[in-house]
Amino acid sequence: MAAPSMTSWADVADAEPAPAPAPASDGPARSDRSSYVPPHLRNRSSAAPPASSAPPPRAAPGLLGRPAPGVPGRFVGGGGGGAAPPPRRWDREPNPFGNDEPVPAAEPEGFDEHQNTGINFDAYEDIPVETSGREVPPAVSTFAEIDLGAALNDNIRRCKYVRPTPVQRHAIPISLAGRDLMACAQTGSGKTAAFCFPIISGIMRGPPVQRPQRGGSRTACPLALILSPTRELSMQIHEEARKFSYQTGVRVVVAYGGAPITQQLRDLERGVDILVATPGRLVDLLERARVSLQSIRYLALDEADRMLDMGFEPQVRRIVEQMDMPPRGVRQTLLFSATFPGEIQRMASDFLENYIFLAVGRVGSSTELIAQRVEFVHEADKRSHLMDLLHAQRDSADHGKQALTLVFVETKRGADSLENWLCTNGFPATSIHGDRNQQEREYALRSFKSGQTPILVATDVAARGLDIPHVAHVVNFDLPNDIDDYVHRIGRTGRAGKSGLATAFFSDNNASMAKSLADLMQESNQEVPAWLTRYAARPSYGGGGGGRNRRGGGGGSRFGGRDFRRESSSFGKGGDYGGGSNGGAGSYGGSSSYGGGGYGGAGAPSAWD
Ligand SMILES: Nc1ncnc2c1ncn2[C@@H]1O[C@H](COP(=O)(O)OP(=O)(O)OP(=O)(O)O)[C@@H](O)[C@H]1O
Repeated sequence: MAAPSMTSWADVADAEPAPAPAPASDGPARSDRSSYVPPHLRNRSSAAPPASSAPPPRAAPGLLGRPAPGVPGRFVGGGGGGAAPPPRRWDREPNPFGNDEPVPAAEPEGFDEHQNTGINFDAYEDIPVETSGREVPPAVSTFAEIDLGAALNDNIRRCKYVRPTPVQRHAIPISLAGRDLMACAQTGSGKTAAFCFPIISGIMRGPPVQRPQRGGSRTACPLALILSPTRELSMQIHEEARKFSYQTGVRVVVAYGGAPITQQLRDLERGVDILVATPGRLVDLLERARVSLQSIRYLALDEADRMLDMGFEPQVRRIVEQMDMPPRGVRQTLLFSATFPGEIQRMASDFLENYIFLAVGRVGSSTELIAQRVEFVHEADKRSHLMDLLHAQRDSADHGKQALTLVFVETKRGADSLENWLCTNGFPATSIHGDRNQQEREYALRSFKSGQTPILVATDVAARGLDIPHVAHVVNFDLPNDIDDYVHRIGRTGRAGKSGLATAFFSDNNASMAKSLADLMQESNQEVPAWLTRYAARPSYGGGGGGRNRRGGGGGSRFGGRDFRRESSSFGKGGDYGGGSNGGAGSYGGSSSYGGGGYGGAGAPSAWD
């Protein structure tokens, strides 16, 4: 990957002298705050125009991420000669990569990226992609084609990302063009970077704005807000975003419940450009007037369908619509998930303006990289069956080492009880669920990741977004009641082009899931056991459209893989929403591609209707 010749303005000589060192951590944070200079102001001369407190108008499509016209020097490159630039505030930033290695050089032609990154890009080559919306910006094939700025490019190299994943190829140019986006792409396909890169780049290069001092000087006014449903996922996004924004001058802060608020307040007072948060803690901070959303330019919802389902929707609406956040059309809104049921798409469209819908892969489906097995197990036999699986796994492993195995159960009590039983029977296990305190949850996750306790028993709190390397096996000890939850759970393995295994224990209690499970497995080219097909065909067991799933709701397409606007009256008339697909007519809309109607074209009957 060739580094773009242009250098990010945020990356070059900072005209301002470095502020005084930060006081000790228990010192008054106010003095920190007074020295905080937002990234877009860090390179300004004193003759800069007066700052505005109003949110800036949306950049015209095509302008974000590119040098602002008429602002020469914005991207002043190195060179220039003369004295060495003064130290920058972020020169002292702790290195989130945990090493002091120099930035890896751009990779030579013919470089074996699979060996380097562990991502199997061949697995993504034929992936169907569908976009709809007006004037969709073209996709890119390499990071070099998009000028994200030198500092961000360095971090992409430090992450060892050689090529953008398919969702990144499409979503990054769309976001850089200033467009709202609803993006669906399979689990483990790199959605986090797809929304973080444009946000970081946009903040580095966006128009200068001085954040208002609303509610007193202790109110933090971030420029971007990333909401996610769980504490652990927020922490993970924060860690990733810190890597991506290392030495860009963009400051990322995280706020989530269950952890002492004082430290988070201190972090906020030191200045924040991107706030990653769970909704509950954010509402708390807003009510205390310690955060104002007045300056928000970017709003991203990760696991957007979860954020807008019954549990979270009221809180999210409150944050987005009833506080001081600039309205849609003024801010830029990015929604990402691996699943996007039609009814949730409709609800989500309230937050979006003239948006582009992007579907990468068989949306709502699972990647073929995950081998799915389903076994009929009576409730009473589940434990011994699990024991057999774990023994077999251990026996086939190198030096009898247990591979990382994530076991999903329905209830918190069930998680505790299974954890105890496994430990008693010689299998080192830990658990994560909502009744454990935050310290215990974090400890459990660390202990699992490190392999100290290679079995993690979890409720759905660990189903979404968590990127744990080397999870070899996901066991659905209890199947969820919703097929989308199943997709997210099994997506904890088989990530970033790697293969994985998922085993589901199916009992009589799961009869209503039979059809959706059989269909999903078929969509993902998995072998469906004959007994499951027979179960699925029984009208009372899902053959008649039963089972709790939200996929049919209005999307009219199987697995919610299509833009719900296509089904609505305005869509398609006079080419309103345009759209395209790289998979040809058969990819999404054909009658045969995905078996029995596949995704269902516009107007085609869907199995989920
Ligand atoms: N361009 C890239 N090259 C190599 N690896 C990448 C690239 N982009 C992302 N990754 C890696 O892929 C893994 C999965 O990424 P990420 O967690 O963003 O997936 P996701 O699509 O958000 O998954 P989920 O739907 O489960 O939330 C991460 O380990 C990430 O570092």
